[in-house]
Amino acid sequence: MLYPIVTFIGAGNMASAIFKGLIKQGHPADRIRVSNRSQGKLDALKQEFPTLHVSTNNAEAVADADVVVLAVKPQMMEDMLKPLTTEVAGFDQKLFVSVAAGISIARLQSMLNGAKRIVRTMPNTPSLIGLGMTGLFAQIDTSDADKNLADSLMAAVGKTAWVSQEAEINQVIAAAGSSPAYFFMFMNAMQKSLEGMGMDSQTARKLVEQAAIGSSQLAAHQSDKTLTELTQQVTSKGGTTAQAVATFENGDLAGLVDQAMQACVARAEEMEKLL
Ligand SMILES: NC(=O)C1=CN([C@@H]2O[C@H](COP(=O)(O)OP(=O)(O)OC[C@H]3O[C@@H](n4cnc5c(N)ncnc54)[C@H](O)[C@@H]3O)[C@@H](O)[C@H]2O)C=CC1
Ligand SMILES: O=C(O)[C@@H]1CCC=N1
Repeated sequence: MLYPIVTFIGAGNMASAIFKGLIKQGHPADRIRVSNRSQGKLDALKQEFPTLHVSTNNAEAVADADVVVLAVKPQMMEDMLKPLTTEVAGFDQKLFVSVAAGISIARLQSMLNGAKRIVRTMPNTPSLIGLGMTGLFAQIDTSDADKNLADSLMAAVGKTAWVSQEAEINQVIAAAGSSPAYFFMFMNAMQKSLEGMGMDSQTARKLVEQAAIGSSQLAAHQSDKTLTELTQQVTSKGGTTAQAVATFENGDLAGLVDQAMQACVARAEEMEKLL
């Protein structure tokens, strides 16, 4: 099988999670190009993956790409793309996969000088270990071949879900793109609480980490049960869990989570207007 040449513009947290995940899954490093503004990250990548093509010159990095993954911060996107639309022959014919929050396909199309082959995605950093979750959207006239290619890249590093309305990508951000941060915060709060009770941090981290892995795996294995049912399985009447659950309910954990998700979506919508 001949793997497509994939260029990542931006070697930050998200891009690294995807291309390192792809390499782990067997995508040859010499069919991946990574460009970044600063050299430091590229030197480290070259050490880790000697056959990876790295460059600080975006035009050079995209020249022979089949797929260009746009992975700079949303605020940088326009300035990053502008020179490429004139410097790179046939640039607007390539397949673009954007991972940026808050930039619509229409906006990308205008930044890309009318390019038509665009898939908008919202991945997350667990892609690094093959456990990513990516939402994807493409306009109705996008070919199945392009959709399949974008899907196969993201499916190599996790699960994929296509949404039928572009607005739903902002819900994917709240549910998957941003949500690893929520889970880490929850775990961190548990760890800190244990440390406050006197436990050493290594043991506290191990307990919290393994309980989180076990719980998420159990939910995935027993997807026929609702999350409420799984909660009830743990909660003995008059027991310990019931006290913790009541504390969360009294503090309106669900309301707070809803507020956070709504704030996330609202910010994505605001960015779409600003950028
Ligand atoms: N971090 C995350 O969990 C997720 C991030 N995203 C999206 O991924 C994109 C990147 O975010 P992060 O990886 O978190 O940011 P980051 O700041 O870690 O990475 C961005 C990289 O782009 C490089 N860069 C900036 N301007 C450039 C230019 N003109 N040419 C080449 N490289 C340039 C920077 O040097 C940096 O290494 C954003 O659009 C964000 O919305 C999407 C899903 C999840
Ligand atoms: O915080 C952000 O804007 C990006 C998008 C999803 C995760 N990180």
